[in-house]
Amino acid sequence: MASAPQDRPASSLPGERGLLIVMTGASGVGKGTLRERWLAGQDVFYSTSWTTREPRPGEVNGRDYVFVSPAEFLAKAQQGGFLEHAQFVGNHYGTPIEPIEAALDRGQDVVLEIEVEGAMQVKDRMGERAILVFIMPPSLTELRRRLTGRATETPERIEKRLARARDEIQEAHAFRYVIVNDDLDRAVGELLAVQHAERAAQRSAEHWTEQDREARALADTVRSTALSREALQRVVES
Ligand SMILES: Nc1nc2c(ncn2[C@@H]2O[C@H](COP(=O)(O)OP(=O)(O)O)[C@@H](O)[C@H]2O)c(=O)[nH]1
Ligand SMILES: Nc1ncnc2c1ncn2[C@@H]1O[C@H](COP(=O)(O)OP(=O)(O)O)[C@@H](O)[C@H]1O
Repeated sequence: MASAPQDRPASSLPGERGLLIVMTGASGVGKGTLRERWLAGQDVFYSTSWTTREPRPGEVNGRDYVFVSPAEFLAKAQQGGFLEHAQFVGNHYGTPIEPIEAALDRGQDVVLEIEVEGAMQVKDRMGERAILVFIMPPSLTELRRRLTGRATETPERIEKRLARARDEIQEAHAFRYVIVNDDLDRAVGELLAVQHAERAAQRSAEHWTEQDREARALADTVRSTALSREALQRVVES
């Protein structure tokens, strides 16, 4: 298997629009953990969502989320201010659209970290422009361990999030890429390869470098078409 390109993907060339990458997957699967490593040292626009849920200890308004009331959230939704928004276990979450479009226009790659329903809305609205990456747990047992270990949810909410995860995992083939978050470094390498390969895809293959071809080869190993239904079922039943 091709080794993960060690350099950070080149930023966009003048005149190129940035990539819109949507990282999605079950609550507790490790999206935030992966994103911090993946984007470290990169000039990528990471979208800060609006939510009506209460801040957790240590969360900062405007950094982790924009924390708003249901009335404020619904007013923005009615004004068409979200690229997507969804309800998740009793709270609203949404992606403000203006900062996304501004970042893409200046050629910056944009990363959204959102749940599956919102990711499908982005796919419907942006079509092939949206690069959807589904993060899969090695097993539901491990997902439960991570959610419990993180100690951010009540046992009741953990059960609700796990029940939703079972349904979300069944949707994995709706996404372009599926990355299993078992070994963190390997998963980050795959995210970098996907970003690099999708950047290279904006240029004709005859102009690809050896690193572009390496990234493409590694990214192809995590295309959702490479994931069998049986492998998917083993995660849900484990
Ligand atoms: N649709 C949508 N989902 C979001 C957004 N922001 C966060 N989420 C997702 O909402 C779910 C709950 O987020 P949160 O309460 O922070 O829990 P955590 O992600 O499990 O730590 C997670 O799957 C997030 O990825 C958003 O803007 N839109
Ligand atoms: N590959 C991994 N192996 C073991 N634990 C992990 C891994 N990735 C994340 N975790 C842990 O799982 C928990 C949930 O991770 P987090 O990034 O908060 O998930 P999400 O953002 O998808 O809700 C955290 O305690 C994190 O440290």
